[in-house]
Amino acid sequence: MALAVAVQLAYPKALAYFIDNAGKGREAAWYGTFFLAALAVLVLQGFAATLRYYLFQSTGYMIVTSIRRQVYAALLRQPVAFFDQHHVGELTSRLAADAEELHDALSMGLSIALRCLIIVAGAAAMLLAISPALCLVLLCYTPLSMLLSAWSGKRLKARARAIQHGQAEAGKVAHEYLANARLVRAFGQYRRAQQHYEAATASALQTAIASTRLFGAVRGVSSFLTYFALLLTLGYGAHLINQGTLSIGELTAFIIYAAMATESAGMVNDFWSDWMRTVGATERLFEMIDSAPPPEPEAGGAALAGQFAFDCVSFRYPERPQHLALDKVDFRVSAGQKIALVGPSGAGKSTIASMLLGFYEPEAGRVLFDGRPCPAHAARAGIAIVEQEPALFAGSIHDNIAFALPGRSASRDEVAAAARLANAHGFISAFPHGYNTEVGERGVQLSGGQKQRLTIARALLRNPAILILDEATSALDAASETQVQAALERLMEGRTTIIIAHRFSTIVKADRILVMQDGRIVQQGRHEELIRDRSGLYFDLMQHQLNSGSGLTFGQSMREAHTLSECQT
Ligand SMILES: Nc1ncnc2c1ncn2[C@@H]1O[C@H](COP(=O)(O)OP(=O)(O)OP(=O)(O)O)[C@@H](O)[C@H]1O
Repeated sequence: MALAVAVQLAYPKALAYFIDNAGKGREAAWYGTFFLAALAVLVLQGFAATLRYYLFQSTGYMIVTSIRRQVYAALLRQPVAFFDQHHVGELTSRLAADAEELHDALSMGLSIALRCLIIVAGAAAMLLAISPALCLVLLCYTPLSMLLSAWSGKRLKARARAIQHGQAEAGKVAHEYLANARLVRAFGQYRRAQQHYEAATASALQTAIASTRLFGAVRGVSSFLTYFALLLTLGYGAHLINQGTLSIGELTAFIIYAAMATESAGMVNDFWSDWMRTVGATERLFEMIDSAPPPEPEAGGAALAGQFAFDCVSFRYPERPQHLALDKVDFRVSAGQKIALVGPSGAGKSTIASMLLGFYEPEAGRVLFDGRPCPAHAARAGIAIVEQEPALFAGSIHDNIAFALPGRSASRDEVAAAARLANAHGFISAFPHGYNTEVGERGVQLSGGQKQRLTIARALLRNPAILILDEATSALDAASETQVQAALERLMEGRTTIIIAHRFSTIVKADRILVMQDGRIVQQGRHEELIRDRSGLYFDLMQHQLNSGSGLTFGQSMREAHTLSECQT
């Protein structure tokens, strides 16, 4: 940069030298030498400019990639409650658009601004050397220009923040509808999705236009000031030539230096506005990095024996502080026990699972593992969860099952062994690419039963002491159901299991049933004990389940209705 700028600064001086000498009848050799010297300097400048561009751009890319990685890592470290408050679409938009904004400012913007600053300094020195008197004219211009940039910078920064926020909001909406593209198609909601996105982008667009208006006005005023200063210089310069204190070549050089200095100062000014905009736009990124908790230690720690307890645990979700999601929940589970959690919707069953996984901190009470408190990350190493809606990544079947093991990659044999136990090996082998078959985003290329068996295989590979099972409510066809049930039985063997149970058969087989209502455990015991209390919630729930047959296949309903009526009598 310094080299390119030095050459640029030498041009007007060389031009003045040429103008003042060319008129003096020089020989051809003088012109030849001048031309060759100028050519060499031009080549040097071209080389320097190429190098400058490469260094700034590539450094910009490296910095932005590094910031993106830091933001992503910070997002992954955020507590689960953070994701209750922030939409994934918003976060991905920040990761992409906000970071990109930074790249533009850091690469070309910073390069141009630094170059211009050096030019301003160099040109100022040359101007002073040529004519200090003429410099006085330019002196009036500088403070005005600085005032303008300070005034506009603050405003542009605030607007940039609003624009990025608007874009993140629009990102949310786009993510929502694109992630549910099938639902949008199925319900013919294309127009609504379109309108919603248009409305979400409208605020960012309006702020961007207002910001552009301000930016344009600032540029216009700044450009006027620059050229007005130049005009004054020209007039006063002509006066000095008439007095004989300045040559024509010197005035030419002075004007070029003045143009260089004022144009460069204008560009520094523009950069400052851009920089303020960028700072506004990217503030959230750095807040995210700064607010992230330190990384958790790699999974590991003492192996769990499988015993755990909720010791008078109370909890509220940060988003709903007025509502107690768990109210003095107190129970103990011995190693190897199967516990069924039942209760109406919103009773707090999933919240129990989240607390066990250490996703949230209790407001009061403790969650104990093997009789003592255990850091969440260490406890999680001994827990596996099979969710109601099978969660899969858009990768191969192998990768989805191997996801169970952090810190090491599972071998083909290990994955196949888990898949065999989960009744999944058969259908996987029938695919042309076997374990390398891509499952599509969230597993769209697989059936419901296949997805469930993959998540069971994943949990089996993890080999946890404690298993959390969120039983699927959607009924599969009888053949698929039998295979999934058999896989689950195998998975539960010898492990402490807590099941958010919806199926009658699961509930009656449990070693203990915890009946929940409004965040409290209102009844607990085995099925035969609980069903005797006709005024209890459990009896109600069972009756309701029997009448609606929810979560049961037809065959099961009939069998289980029979079992229940036997119990009732
Ligand atoms: N992330 C959250 N933020 C705020 N409130 C929540 C959150 N998750 C759940 N809740 C609230 O906490 C209460 C308990 O919810 P929870 O999901 O544990 O119920 P549940 O018994 O699992 O219900 P379901 O059987 O319908 O899944 C409900 O009132 C629910 O609205």
